[in-house]
Amino acid sequence: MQFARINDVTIHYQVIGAPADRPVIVFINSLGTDFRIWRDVVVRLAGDVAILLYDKRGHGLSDVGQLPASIEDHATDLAGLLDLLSVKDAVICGLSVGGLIAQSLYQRRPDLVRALILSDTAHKIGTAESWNARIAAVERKGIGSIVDAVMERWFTPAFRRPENTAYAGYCNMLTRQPVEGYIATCEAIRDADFTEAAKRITVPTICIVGDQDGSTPPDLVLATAKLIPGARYEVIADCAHIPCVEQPEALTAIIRAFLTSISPGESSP
Ligand SMILES: O=C(O)CC1=CCC(=O)O1
Repeated sequence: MQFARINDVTIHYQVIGAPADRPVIVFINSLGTDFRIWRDVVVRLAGDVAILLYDKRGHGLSDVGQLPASIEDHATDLAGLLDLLSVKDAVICGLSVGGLIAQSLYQRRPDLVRALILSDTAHKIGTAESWNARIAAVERKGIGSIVDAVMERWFTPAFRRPENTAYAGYCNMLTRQPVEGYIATCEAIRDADFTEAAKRITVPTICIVGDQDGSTPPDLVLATAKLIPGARYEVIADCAHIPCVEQPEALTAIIRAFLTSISPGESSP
C-alpha cells in the first residue's frame, strides 16, 4: 500500500509499472467506490503501460479532508500526487465524478494531461434537485438507504442477480464509504458544470458509455462528446454505469485502441 500527504489529506494510491519509460494512465474512481473497481482493467493493461490508481479524498483509504471539497479541490489533489511522482503528460481516465475531476485537472494543469478517457461521465451530471434529494436521504438514513436505487444505475439486471457474489461485494463497497466523504462528493458533483470548459479541450479525448447507464445515459455522454472538439464516442453493450467492473474486456479494448491511436508505435498494447 502506498500513501502520500497531499494538500493536508492522506491519499491512498498505487503505482503499477515504471512511469519513466512507458505511457502513464491514471484511473480516477466514481462516487461511492474505491480504486479496486479498476482491477479487471489493470490486470489486462499491466506490462504495457504504467498505471496510477488512487482513492480520491472522502473515499477508500484516503482521508475525507476539510469540507466542503469541490471538484477543483479533487483536481488539486491529483495534480499534487502527479507532481510528487514526477508524472507529466499522463492519459487521464475518469469514471463518472472521476471524469469531472479529469476535466478540472485539464483546465487547471494542462501540462499534466496528454489525453482524456471519459468513462460514463459528462460536462454536468444530474440536477441540483436530484443531488439534494440524495444528500437528504443519506443524512437522514445513511448510505444503506440508497443502495438499491444506486445499484440500479450502476449495474444491469444481469449483474444484479442475487447469486452474483461480486454484486454483493459492490454493495458493501458503496455502504463502507465514509458518509461525510460521500455527501461532500455529491455536493461537489452538484456544483460542477464543465459545459463551457469542455469546448476548450484540445487534447485527444474519448467518451465511453454503457448502453444501459442509468446515471449518465448515452444521450448525455454523446452531448458531452459533441461539446469537446474532435472527441470520439463509444458505447459498450450490455453494460450500465461501471464498465470497468461489468465489461472490463470491452473497456480495455477501447482503451488500447485509443492509446495506440494517440501514440502509434510508442507501446505495443
Ligand atoms: O451513484 C450514482 O448515481 C452514479 C454516479 C454519479 C456520479 C458518480 O460518480 O457516480
